[in-house]
Amino acid sequence: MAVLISTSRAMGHYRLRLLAATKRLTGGDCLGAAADLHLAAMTIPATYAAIITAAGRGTRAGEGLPKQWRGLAGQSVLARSIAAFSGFPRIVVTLAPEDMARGLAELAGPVVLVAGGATRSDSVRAALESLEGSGVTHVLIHDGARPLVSPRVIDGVVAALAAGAPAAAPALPVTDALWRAADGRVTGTASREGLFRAQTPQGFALDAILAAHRAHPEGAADDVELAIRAGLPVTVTAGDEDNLKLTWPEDFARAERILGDAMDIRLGNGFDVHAFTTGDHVWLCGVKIPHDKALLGHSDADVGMHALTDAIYGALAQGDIGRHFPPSDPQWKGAESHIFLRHAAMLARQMGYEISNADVTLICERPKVGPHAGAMALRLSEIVGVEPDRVSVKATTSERLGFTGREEGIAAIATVTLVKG
Ligand SMILES: Nc1ccn([C@@H]2O[C@H](COP(=O)(O)OP(=O)(O)OP(=O)(O)O)[C@@H](O)[C@H]2O)c(=O)n1
Ligand SMILES: C[C@](O)(CO)[C@H](O)COP(=O)(O)O
Repeated sequence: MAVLISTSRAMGHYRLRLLAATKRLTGGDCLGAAADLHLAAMTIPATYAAIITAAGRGTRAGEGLPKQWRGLAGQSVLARSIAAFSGFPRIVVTLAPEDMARGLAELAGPVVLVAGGATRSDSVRAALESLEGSGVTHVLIHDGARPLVSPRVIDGVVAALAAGAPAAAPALPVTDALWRAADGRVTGTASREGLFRAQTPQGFALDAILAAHRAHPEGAADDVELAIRAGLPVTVTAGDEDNLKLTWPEDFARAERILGDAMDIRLGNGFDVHAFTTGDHVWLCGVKIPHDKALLGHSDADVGMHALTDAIYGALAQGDIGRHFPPSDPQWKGAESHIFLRHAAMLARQMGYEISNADVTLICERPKVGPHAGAMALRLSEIVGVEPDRVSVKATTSERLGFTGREEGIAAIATVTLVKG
């Protein structure tokens, strides 16, 4: 299925600013010497198209939105990847069927959306097939999860194709020593001679790469691998250390650093109170403590967890628990409060922040918190996904003064630090 957003676009002028060093790669071997391509300026031919793959689920990147939809210095990852190819006359984006509505709403510009498949190869094949018979002669296939691709890297691939290569792709030579290891121990070494780290965009003559995909429906990690299986010679062009693929949660922080974002530190505070009612236990910071009363609330009334949740929302300037989980909504009646805290922590990550530390103070005469404080800090650290030594839970009485002193309820205050960059 192809969803056409728009067909009108001005033909972009695309300047080659580099002297691209190229090498020819066949069947994994690097052959031939570097050849400088001296190209002063060039327009992307009207028969070239870019395919941006974005139908994956980003499972390795952690909880939250699939990585291509997350924000990176104020713009979504996918929007950045697409923008890098804005000089191309035609851009096809593969999306998971369930992401189509988001794609239509969020992706600006003249892009065609194509439903991807179960694997990257399936998605690419669907995009290639959508271009069959369209007059497109060459495609550059790029991971939507590589938003920092530079014009220099794209130029290198285009230049190699324009010079007649049927296939070309950027890569970086392996510079570190290579080891084998098992169970945390080095068991041997391997030669790095002739090894390269593959990047995208990978460029091809459309007919050749479509035939390679059809001949190898079993798929592969990337399109160069399929091209090689089909016997196509592949030219290696200059890769770039900054052209990282966002794969793991920490890759986002690295990408933000590369984008030059200054470090952003945010503090948030939260305060909550719950009244006592009849019962035989209370939930405090995720730990069930036997008591001669219970805390009254719409949810499980975990006052400490609520204060911490609000501290995170506060640091993000994203309101409070009530905004995200309205007490008027019956589905949150009796809800376990870790649902709220997890949501706040996930929102922080989606907005590019790490939780640096959190500090919760419970204010009550009874139950005695001290014996449980360690378990509480551990539970909170598990829920927000930080090391236990970054979370503190402590308690104080109010010297028998006020509502906490009269044992009418428990209050909690929390402070959190969020760091981006
Ligand atoms: N069925 C798929 C799987 C992946 N991709 C895209 O291919 C690129 C590279 O794949 P990868 O980093 O493996 O992405 P995911 O499959 O999303 O990640 P993970 O394996 O962690 O789930 C990503 O832009 C991804 O969206 C795709 O279009 N269709
Ligand atoms: C295509 C690719 O980005 C080349 O490096 C890579 O093979 C795809 O990602 P994965 O992490 O191997 O799934």
